Amino acid sequence: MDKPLTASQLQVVEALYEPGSTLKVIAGPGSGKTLALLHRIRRLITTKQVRPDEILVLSLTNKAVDNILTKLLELFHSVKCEEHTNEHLTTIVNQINVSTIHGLASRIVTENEGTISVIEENGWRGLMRLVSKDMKTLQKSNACSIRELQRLFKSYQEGDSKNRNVMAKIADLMKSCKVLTNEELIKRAAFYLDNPTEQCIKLSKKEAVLTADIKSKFKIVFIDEFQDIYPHLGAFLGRICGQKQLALFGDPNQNIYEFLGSNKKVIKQLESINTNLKTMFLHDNFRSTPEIMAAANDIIHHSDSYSNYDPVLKGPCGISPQIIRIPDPIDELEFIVEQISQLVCSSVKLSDIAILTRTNAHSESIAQYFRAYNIKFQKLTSHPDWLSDVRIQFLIDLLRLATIAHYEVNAGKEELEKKLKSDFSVVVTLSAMRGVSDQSIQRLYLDCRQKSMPFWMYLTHVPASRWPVNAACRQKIESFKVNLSKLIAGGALFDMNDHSQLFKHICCTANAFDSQVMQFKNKQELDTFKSHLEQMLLVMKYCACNKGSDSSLVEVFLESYYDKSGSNYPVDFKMSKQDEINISTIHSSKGLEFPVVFLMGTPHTVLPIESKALYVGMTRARNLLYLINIRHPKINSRLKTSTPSLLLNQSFWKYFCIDLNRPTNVQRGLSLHKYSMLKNKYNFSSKNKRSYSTMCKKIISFVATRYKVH
Ligand SMILES: Nc1ncnc2c1ncn2[C@@H]1O[C@H](COP(=O)(O)OP(=O)(O)OP(=O)(O)O)[C@@H](O)[C@H]1O
Repeated sequence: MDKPLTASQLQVVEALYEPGSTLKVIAGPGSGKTLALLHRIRRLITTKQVRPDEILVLSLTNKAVDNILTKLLELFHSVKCEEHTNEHLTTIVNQINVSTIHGLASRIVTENEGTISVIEENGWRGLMRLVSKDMKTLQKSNACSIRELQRLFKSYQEGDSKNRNVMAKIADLMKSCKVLTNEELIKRAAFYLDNPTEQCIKLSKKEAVLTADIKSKFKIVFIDEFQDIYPHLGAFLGRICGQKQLALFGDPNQNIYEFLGSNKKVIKQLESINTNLKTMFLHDNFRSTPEIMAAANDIIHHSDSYSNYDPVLKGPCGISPQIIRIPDPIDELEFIVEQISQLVCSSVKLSDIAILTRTNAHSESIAQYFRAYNIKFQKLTSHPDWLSDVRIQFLIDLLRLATIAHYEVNAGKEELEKKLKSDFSVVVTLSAMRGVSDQSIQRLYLDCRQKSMPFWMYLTHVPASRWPVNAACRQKIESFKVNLSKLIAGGALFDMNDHSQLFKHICCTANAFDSQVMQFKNKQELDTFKSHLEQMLLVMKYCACNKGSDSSLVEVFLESYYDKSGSNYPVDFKMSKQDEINISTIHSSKGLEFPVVFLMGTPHTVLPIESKALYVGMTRARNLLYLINIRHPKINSRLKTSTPSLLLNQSFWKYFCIDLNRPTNVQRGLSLHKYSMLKNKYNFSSKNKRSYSTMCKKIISFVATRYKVH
């Protein structure tokens, strides 16, 4: 963090703050764009050109936001300053608004409309159950996947007139339940920026502070990785950035979201917000070895003037990217663990390693393999993992339903009507119950619609004997209601201000529901759920510490969990990191770097990997890059023969340690000795190939227990 900046970085950092101007910084991977962005923020604050709370930094992924927040904190703390205590420096960083674009939109809509939610997997599943009969007729086949439903709904929103009736039914349902898709969220947020006070919240009686701040307080907006902005974000960003200084940081060669629509128009739109546009370039490369950069530059056709040269500032490491083809998927995984087991016997920590894939499904299959062998890993996702967990979504839906049930018992008529709009959580939680079939939910919901009643009111006011379902289902729903009433008994849920108490209460009660989502197939599933629960607890803790004394924790949590899900809470609130291998798609690894990267192609696809995705993946690596089963005209893969042991390459390990600022006491043959010792410890038998890979996994687990990540 205290590295001296180059002259071109300094130009970016020191450019004056001018309202109504745009600063566009274009630079290749590893050229220190992010570092320049962070230094610019610090300089603007320390020279008092703007206050921390006047700065808005936007990015597309939670991971990138986390990265910026963590590094900002490091940067502020790295410079000795007598004026400020450490605590004060943290407070300054926490005042800077760093957010994903969707997180910001969600906060704007929430403060203007009251609690909204963005539809997640569980929601689509619930919707699917409501419309499954109609979907079957549409599809003319029995099965329609949730993805297919999402796709059809998206095309309906874009004006496709096919399947109108069914899709309109879904849209109507979503509207009445205040649940939005991501695209709607962005549109709605743009609307409130245009009409700040009109709608402003008679409902929640709060002021739309953020909406107003965007118009009048924020002076400078940074957009990181601007090349990835996709079209539907254009209008929203246009409204945010007017009359401020706009700072765009990015690299057109790393645009890997072209499949979401051409973004050239959006970038032009952003550039035309201010008349005064200044473009700057950073040319140097601090990250990857010359060997890696030579291979990566070969992939991309550098036509732009800025990338005609990009001097690599590191010396050669002596090892070219390892290009390997292994047709069998199990052999492929075994090759990776074998390499990792050797690497960790040298100077590599598990957290130095990233395994990057083209698709989520491929990431998941590697994760499953690691899980089965107890190899520690974390999956990097653009959306936090815990929120995508259907069981967590079930708990959240249950809490939402509990608030409805609570208001039904305790609220006045007006408030009750407002709350009871949320049929959605009723449908979703009910449809997760065993013994409540799709048809029963459909019949019940139809009947309730005919009676023009909110669904929950229907279930509580219309006698069960009149429900159009069979006796067994009736009984299930009655016991569902009994369990729910335990959750809200005596107003306890709303009186809980302590996050661990609330957490325990919801987890224990959820257990009593006979729900099919809360079943676990194996221990791994249970462990994953536990780690997601920890994340949920952390967000609850944050809400508990920051809520006003007159608001209820459960409501504050429901209002803000989406926005606070991964990044938007103070940096020092995060859980300590473990030493774990990183598994990610190439898309989610954007902006990050790792000393060792395994870049995975898909062995059975004939289509080559897109050049830009390959370029982004390759340039995540600092020192060691494996290209496994990559199909691309510029990559000449060979069938895997035996790879020479890296463990003996003393000069490489010295280079590696110096690069990462680690002690360089790499003794000749020491890693190999350690590897042999561990092989003996785990009774390796050279005759049996599978025993070799089992041993590798044991070595990885053994080594992992000894490191703690700083
Ligand atoms: N002036 C400098 N001196 C030494 N190291 C630097 C300097 N500037 C940046 N670096 C280092 O180079 C690496 C890449 O920097 P950074 O992540 O900011 O690049 P980037 O341009 O944002 O890359 P990408 O486009 O891939 O996201 C980081 O490890 C950073 O600390």
